[in-house]
Amino acid sequence: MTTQLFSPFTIKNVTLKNRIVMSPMCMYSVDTEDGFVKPFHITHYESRAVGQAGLIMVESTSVTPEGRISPNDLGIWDEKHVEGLQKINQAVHVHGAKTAIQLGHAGRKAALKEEIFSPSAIAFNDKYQTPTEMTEEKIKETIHAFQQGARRAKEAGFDIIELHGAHGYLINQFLSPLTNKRTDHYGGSTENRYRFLSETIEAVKEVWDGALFVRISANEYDDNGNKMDDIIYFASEMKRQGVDLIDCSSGGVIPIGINTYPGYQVTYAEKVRQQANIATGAVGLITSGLQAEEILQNERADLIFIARAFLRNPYWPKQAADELGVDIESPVQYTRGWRS
Ligand SMILES: Cc1cc2nc3c(=O)[nH]c(=O)nc-3n(C[C@H](O)[C@H](O)[C@H](O)COP(=O)(O)O)c2cc1C
Repeated sequence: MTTQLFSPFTIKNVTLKNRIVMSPMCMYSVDTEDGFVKPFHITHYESRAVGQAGLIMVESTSVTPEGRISPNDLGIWDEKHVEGLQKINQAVHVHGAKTAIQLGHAGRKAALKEEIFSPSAIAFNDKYQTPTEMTEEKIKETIHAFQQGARRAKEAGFDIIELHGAHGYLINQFLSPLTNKRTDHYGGSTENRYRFLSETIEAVKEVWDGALFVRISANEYDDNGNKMDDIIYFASEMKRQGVDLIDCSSGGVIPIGINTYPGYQVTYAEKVRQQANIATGAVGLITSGLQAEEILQNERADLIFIARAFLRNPYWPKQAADELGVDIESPVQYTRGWRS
């Protein structure tokens, strides 16, 4: 059987050896609150590259200190962060995987002691601080921080950049009518709510000509939140601006639990792919090779993002290959175990 899951995928100037992406996952492992890469990060990402993921995406990495989700997040707001991130790239590339980094800013979902910012001064819930409404100057400064983060990501050797526009973090706070109550040209209409992301993409493109992904929350699970029509508008605009792939997640905008089940977000990747005619990534309770193969063969998405299953098994691609009954290349050191 010729599998899609283990077929290469070229996006812009990058060819991935298969369709398996290690989904971004915060590891909260910076114990010194300075954003620096620790030995744990290198081991963690390199292990999944040994396990034959085609693309390793480094966790949400903050473009400003006040944009960290927690004090233990990785940072990319300083030139000094580049060296540690380079080490992750070197370690991962040795095993034939490509690398990506997710650039993030938590906005009102920053669990920090310092002042936090959002498009509107509405707290996420009573456990979070009330953010300060961003001035136009603060907005420009933050877009510049995303640009500088992208420039440093390039210096660190990443193959792909993903902007974190999902899960109710800053970019998503601008996109969503639930969190963006502004009356200036960054709020109100769908077009205006898209402006912050649009300007961020343009700023990033000035320093980055590689492949660019954006993760979005395609369902906000609230009648007053973004609808599929809004999502298709955002996706079509991103395509027009040269974004290469939309990574379709959901939720996190407001504090409600969501009903999850195998493949619970796949229909979003499918709709965005069909209606905005752009490559998509599917994520969310995809745990088996057969499930991943179904999604790809039925042209519902182009890449499969695996998160928690990779925390259980760094060799998840081997497990998926066994389920599909195919042989895949093994890490040279492990051939006797994988081929016997
Ligand atoms: C420990 C952990 C940390 C996560 N951190 C991030 C993150 O930094 N950025 C992000 O976009 N999603 C993050 N996620 C969400 C995952 O990338 C993924 O979308 C979600 O877990 C659903 O996929 P799964 O069912 O394969 O785990 C995180 C998930 C987990 C379990």
